[in-house]
Amino acid sequence: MPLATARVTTDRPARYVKQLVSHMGHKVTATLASDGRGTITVAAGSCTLTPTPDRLELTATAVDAESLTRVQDVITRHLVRFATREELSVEWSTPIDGGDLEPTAPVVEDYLLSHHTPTDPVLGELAVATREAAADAAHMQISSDEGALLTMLTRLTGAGFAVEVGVFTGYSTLCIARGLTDGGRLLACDVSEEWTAIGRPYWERAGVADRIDLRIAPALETLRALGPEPVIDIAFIDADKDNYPAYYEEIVTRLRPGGLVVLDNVFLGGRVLDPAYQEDRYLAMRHLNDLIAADERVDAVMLPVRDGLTIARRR
Ligand SMILES: C[S@@+](CC[C@H](N)C(=O)[O-])C[C@H]1O[C@@H](n2cnc3c(N)ncnc32)[C@H](O)[C@@H]1O
Repeated sequence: MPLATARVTTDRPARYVKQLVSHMGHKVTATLASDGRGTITVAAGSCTLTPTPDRLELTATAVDAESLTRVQDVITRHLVRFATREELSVEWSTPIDGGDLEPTAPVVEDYLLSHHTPTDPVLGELAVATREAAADAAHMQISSDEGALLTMLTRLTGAGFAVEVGVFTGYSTLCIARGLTDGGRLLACDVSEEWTAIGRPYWERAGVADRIDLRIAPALETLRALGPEPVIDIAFIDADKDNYPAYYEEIVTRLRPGGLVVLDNVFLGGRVLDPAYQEDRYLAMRHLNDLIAADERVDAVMLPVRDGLTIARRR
């Protein structure tokens, strides 16, 4: 489904959303959420209107390019009409399909991959072993630049206790375990004996196996069995997407002040931007991305690393 976005500079964004929803609600479906966000659905498609402190952000989507133009036109016309005290400029982006988004061009990816500290041989061999043993699933493994970032973040936080949700064959596990302080522990959660067994020999060879406490069980059970105290220094979430909001909640309440929670795949291949994708995983990720951005317990930043990486630091 094509979608287009626009940023409208104004100091009255929330007011325009209310006006549009109220006016257009007489003829079409228009809703106002508790956070001030509006959604207007016309025959041709729909548009979400998000007020921010200094602008109004619009995302329009429709079944085809022609319908998208109609949605853009109707929203633009109404906005301009309601702006009696200022001249609004509504410039729409070129339409794209949410499923086709590429956060980084391949050439940039190659350049990034060749400019982090060289990966050590054990990690490289684990990547090869993963491709051989789990060819169809090997894409689940994080990339070497993400691995380097995880080790760095673990070191920067001086982490003595880390949590990982989604081990697979243990590449990210190894990267986090390496960054822990001496005597540090990593609680590593996964449901697969088979995949995690591939990683164990590499953890041994890297000399970090004694730091890793692997729990084969649904991660929510493992997290909920932790006490309520804020003991986590760093956590990495990279498992089943529908459960991301629940993982985030269980972890954020147990993060020590200054601790980090890192979430992978927050773009979901770009589909998280495209309201056409309505399956549970997209709804869960969209909801969580909005929630984290507004969560007063953390400071958060979303980075275009691979499939999108959010880092949230507990205040
Ligand atoms: C994307 S992979 C993790 C990749 C890993 N971080 C790496 O770098 O190789 C997702 C993992 O989550 C695990 N998983 C899926 N559902 C889970 C659940 N409910 N609890 C724990 N782990 C789960 C899968 O078994 C899979 O190994």
